[in-house]
Amino acid sequence: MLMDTSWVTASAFGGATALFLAFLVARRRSQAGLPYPPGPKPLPVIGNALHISITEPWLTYTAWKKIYGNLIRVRLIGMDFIIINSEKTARALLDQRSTVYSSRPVVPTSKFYGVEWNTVMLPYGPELRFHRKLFHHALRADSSLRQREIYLHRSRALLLNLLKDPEGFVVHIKGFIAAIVMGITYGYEVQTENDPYVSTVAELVGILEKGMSSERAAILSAFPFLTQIPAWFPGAKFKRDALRSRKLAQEVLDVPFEFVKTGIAAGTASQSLVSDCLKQVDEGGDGEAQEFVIKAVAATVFIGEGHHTSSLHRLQYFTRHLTAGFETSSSTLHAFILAMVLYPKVQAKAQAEINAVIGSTRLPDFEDRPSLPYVEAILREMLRWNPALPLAIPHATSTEDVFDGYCIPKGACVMINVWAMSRDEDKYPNADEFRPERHFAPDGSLTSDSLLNDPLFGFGRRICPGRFAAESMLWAAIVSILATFRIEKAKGADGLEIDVKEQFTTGLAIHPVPFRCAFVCRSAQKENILRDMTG
Ligand code: HEM
Repeated sequence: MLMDTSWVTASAFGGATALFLAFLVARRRSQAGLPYPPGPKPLPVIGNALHISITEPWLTYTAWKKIYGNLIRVRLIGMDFIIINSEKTARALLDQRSTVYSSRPVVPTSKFYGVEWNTVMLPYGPELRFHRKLFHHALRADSSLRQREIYLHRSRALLLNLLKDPEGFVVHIKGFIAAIVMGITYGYEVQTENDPYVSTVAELVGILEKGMSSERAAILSAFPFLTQIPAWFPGAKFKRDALRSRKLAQEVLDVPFEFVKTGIAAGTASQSLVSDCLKQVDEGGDGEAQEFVIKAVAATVFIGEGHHTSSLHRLQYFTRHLTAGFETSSSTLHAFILAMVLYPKVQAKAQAEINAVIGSTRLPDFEDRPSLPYVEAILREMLRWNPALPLAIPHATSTEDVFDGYCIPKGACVMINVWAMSRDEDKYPNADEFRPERHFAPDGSLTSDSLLNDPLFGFGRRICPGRFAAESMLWAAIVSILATFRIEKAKGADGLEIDVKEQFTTGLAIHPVPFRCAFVCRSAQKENILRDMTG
């Protein structure tokens, strides 16, 4: 509870009044006299909240594509939402008019909880440009080439974990991503159990998930004085949580950063995003301010993950994406395992390709990648089949715009419906099916579509800066797993196969619903290679 019920009632009344006034204003046509994009008629105060699936809004928006088209306007909590359902429209707006479409919706509680520095939430401006410059420097394509050793090294560790404890595969996948993300960001080796940094991040995210809910944000925005009441005040747990969150956020910023600085001074630091960025510091500039940006950029990559859904999804959506690189990548790998269990013929075809190219006496590495087109097609297909962020991350307009005769209001929250794009039946017939063959041209070569340019990594000036790292680490993991294990349905105590369903969690970043499976080592030779690695 944010406060005693009387506070909440008063707040809710005030909030409702404000929303009603916002609704009256919103009913007007645009200043230019142009209509807004089509969409379902909003109800007073709550707008279209009741029309949208709470748990899977992308399905509602995809269904509306048939009725309203590729550009839809929705009203929610007193705000304009513009839904983009096609890649062509997204490119026309977010890529080609990026001066208008590169900001983010404001999250009023981010400062109160001490995470306003997170790149994902920054509005477009000089600070964001500086963050992006550092990201570009550390994560651009040729940096990802340098990091390949880390991806392979960590993939081998993942194989060993799967061999020793196949049941715990989800934990091992998360450990694999966490180790890579911490390795490329800080050159830090995550401890397999009870890593202090990972524990701090987990506690912080736990508070943020509750604290930055949309309902709480709406109340705190309507009554900002609530943020000033003392922490000891009865019912003010939210204030105590915020103080704790600010302390943890500071630790998340400082502790691993100081680890790198100490390593640099001692000459022991490995190459990492932070050590690279520190080399870029402008000696003549404000050193402290520059260091703060480096800390913020680094902490953005691995701040945590969220699991909750929200009735009014806009604000919690950001809590979920406070984590830039972690949840997206682990969700994608989890879905790969599911696809391999459900589509054994696809798995067998990939393994035949790997056998033919690599044989069985060694494990694959990046030099083999061009010779393994079917594995490449699996990578593309797993990102399409289960887009980890089905609504990407919302953009916001900085000025009013006119497109196709419609007015797009200033400050609108622009949602990219990646799900609709991945289910485009003209481009992907039987789109729900996992079929890597769809990524081959009739002459048998891979299509020219570039994964790095895929809608699932976003658009324009906010496109995912971690996409080079993501596609390389995911490739390293899937090719290593395919080369080593047959992934099968697990058997129950009665010896019968346990059924696995093609089901995903609802919520705004999607994961497969937990399922059991078996990892059977493909040969004694492979098992020996793995066991030799431990020795
Ligand atoms: C499968 C893996 C991944 C997927 C699907 C993914 C997807 C996305 C998407 C859709 C966005 C928003 C783009 C937009 O607003 O138009 C984004 C932003 C971002 N991603 Fe990723 N991402 C992945 C992995 C990573 C990794 C590994 C990192 C870092 C190492 C990373 C760092 C970031 C950052 C910092 C942003 C915020 C950029 C900004 O707001 O300007 N991502 N990502």
